[in-house]
Amino acid sequence: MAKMAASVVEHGQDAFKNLFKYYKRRNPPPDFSNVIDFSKGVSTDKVYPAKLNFAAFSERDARMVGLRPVQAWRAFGLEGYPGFIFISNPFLPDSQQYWVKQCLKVYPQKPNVCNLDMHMPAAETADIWERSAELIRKKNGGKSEPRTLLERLRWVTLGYHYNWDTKTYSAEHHSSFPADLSRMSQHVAAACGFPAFSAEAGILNYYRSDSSLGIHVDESELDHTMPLLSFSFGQSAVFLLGGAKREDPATAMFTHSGDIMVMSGASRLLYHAVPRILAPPTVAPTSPGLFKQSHRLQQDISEDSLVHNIEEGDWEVCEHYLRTSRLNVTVRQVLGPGQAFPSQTLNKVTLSSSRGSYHQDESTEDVNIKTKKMRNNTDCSTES
Ligand SMILES: O=C(O)CCC(=O)C(=O)O
Ligand SMILES: [Fe+2]
Repeated sequence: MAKMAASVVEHGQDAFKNLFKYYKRRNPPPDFSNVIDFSKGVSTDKVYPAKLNFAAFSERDARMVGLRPVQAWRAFGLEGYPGFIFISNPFLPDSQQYWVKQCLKVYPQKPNVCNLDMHMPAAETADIWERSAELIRKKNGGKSEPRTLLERLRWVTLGYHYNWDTKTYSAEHHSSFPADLSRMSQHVAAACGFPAFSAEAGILNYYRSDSSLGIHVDESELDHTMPLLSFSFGQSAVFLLGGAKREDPATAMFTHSGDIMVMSGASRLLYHAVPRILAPPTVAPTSPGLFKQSHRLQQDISEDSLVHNIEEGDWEVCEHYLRTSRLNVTVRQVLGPGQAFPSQTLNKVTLSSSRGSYHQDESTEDVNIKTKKMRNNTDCSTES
């Protein structure tokens, strides 16, 4: 294992699994020097500039969702992964804070679904933010302080709610997809050549400093011609991108706050994983620019802008939470144009194949048996 850093692309049946374990390891810590860092631009011969559609939407439309004009984005491709596009933080200064606040305060609200619903009465998960905000503000970092509901949040689903047991989506289990996130996703997809993309399902992952996400492929969507979009906020992480088979070797890259990954075309169904969050005390690149003194949006905000300044008190909670956490939002189109869900029986038989319950580790403290059972199916995500 010690040799891993010298040759990141290990071959052999357990290549991906070994790489996952290597970057997850705490003691001794891994060597991060071979992890691709797109914030440094074309830093290796595996990285090349990606072509975007500059005319996909106007500068004003971009600003309305907190994005820079497409011409200003730094987008990259990765040798050997056609259809994979990495956009290095295209957000306007400070506008990430709006999206962070949405992920922590707004999207966990009902009727959206979260991990806490699996083992708590609905009345208790109806107001996660309200029950947590004051307590988080008062925290002073002591280890014995009980964790708030917000700190126990692991995932939230939006739109067509992903069913972790059957690994399917269904027409019956659906709530309206947030308009702001839908608009932002459409813009990103259009810039990457998918103007018809429609945001229909979202999975939000809430990572603490010791969380990881096991090796998996996102194939439950019925339409794979549309891209999968992934937005990261907060602490940086190591992301592993593998091949079409679980055993294929993987490439390690950092994701920093504000980064967007687009998995499309031949890369839409590649295996991937998040072995490590780089929250303190790990000595590794941090996410610059997120924890500025001022959280006021620097650009003029027009009245119809979706992204607006957030209240000081709200940001205080978000900032506290993000000191040791990472948020990831994946946005998916589930159905192709004119496509409908097959009947339920057919749906189960044809789709429950290999996605697996890959989602993150949860400390035993807040796992009930049902959730734990689900997670026991995971590959690497339950290993420590
Ligand atoms: O957290 C990430 O970067 C990846 C999330 C992911 O792969 C998923 O939700 O399917
Ligand atoms: Fe995924």
